[in-house]
Amino acid sequence: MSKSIDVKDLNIYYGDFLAVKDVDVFIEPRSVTALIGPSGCGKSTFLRSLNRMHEVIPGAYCQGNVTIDEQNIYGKGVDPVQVRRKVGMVFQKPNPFPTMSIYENVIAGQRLNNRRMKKSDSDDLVESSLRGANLWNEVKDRLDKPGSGLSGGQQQRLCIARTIAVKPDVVLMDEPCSALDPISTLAVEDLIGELKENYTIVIVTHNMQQAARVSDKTGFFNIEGTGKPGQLVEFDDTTKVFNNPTQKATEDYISGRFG
Ligand SMILES: Nc1ncnc2c1ncn2[C@@H]1O[C@H](COP(=O)(O)OP(=O)(O)OP(=O)(O)O)[C@@H](O)[C@H]1O
Repeated sequence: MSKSIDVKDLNIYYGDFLAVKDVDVFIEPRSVTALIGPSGCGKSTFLRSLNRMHEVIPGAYCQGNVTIDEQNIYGKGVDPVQVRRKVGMVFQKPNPFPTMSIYENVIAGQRLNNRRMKKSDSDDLVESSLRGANLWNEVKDRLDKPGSGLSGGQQQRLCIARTIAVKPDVVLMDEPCSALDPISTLAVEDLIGELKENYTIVIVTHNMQQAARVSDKTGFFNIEGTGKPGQLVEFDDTTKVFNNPTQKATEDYISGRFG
């Protein structure tokens, strides 16, 4: 559980188009890192490169190294499916499997991995994952009901429970609260704070207050102009990035002067 992520000389392409250039960053275990920056600067692209989801798009590929748990996930012979098991992802829109019950949603990852489990073990896993996602008390009496019957915020926490049920080292989140109301957003933000005790978390957010509230480190991505690659121009403690950034572009973005 909870591993560092060491990114070296990472270039990320969509076919001929270099979308993100020369990223070098070290992300510590048991930390929350927020990625911020203007639209189109490559935050989501970079996030997806951390679990090899990027290359699912035809023609998309990466050059460089991403080392998680002493393994370069882009090394020869590395199985992307294994990587995605260790590096889970939560998306913008909650996406529980609509026809599955809450219970089945939580263990869907285990089923996909062909893990056979005793009923008592899967009961334990469902409970611990839902507790880990701060959802157990709200759903424990209706585990056999469809996941799609929950509120948006509950659905997102169900997706987080499903992600942590496979016991990943890293959890990636791409704007996990943008489809949620303020109360649900707070519930997910609280949860992020708790999850970092066990996981390394990287979150893309457009919400500056959210980045300031939940993260230990902040990375600011920027882009020089249309068609140019995005770059990680500043990465530091969140308090430093928000109060005393090194780059003028970071300050301008954070103070709302562009983006
Ligand atoms: N599937 C794709 N095929 C080709 N180019 C893409 C694809 N997805 C994204 N891009 C391009 O890659 C660049 C980075 O996009 P990305 O979505 O990573 O930015 P972002 O910072 O996450 O933006 P936003 O904040 O708007 O979500 C953009 O120029 C975008 O047009």
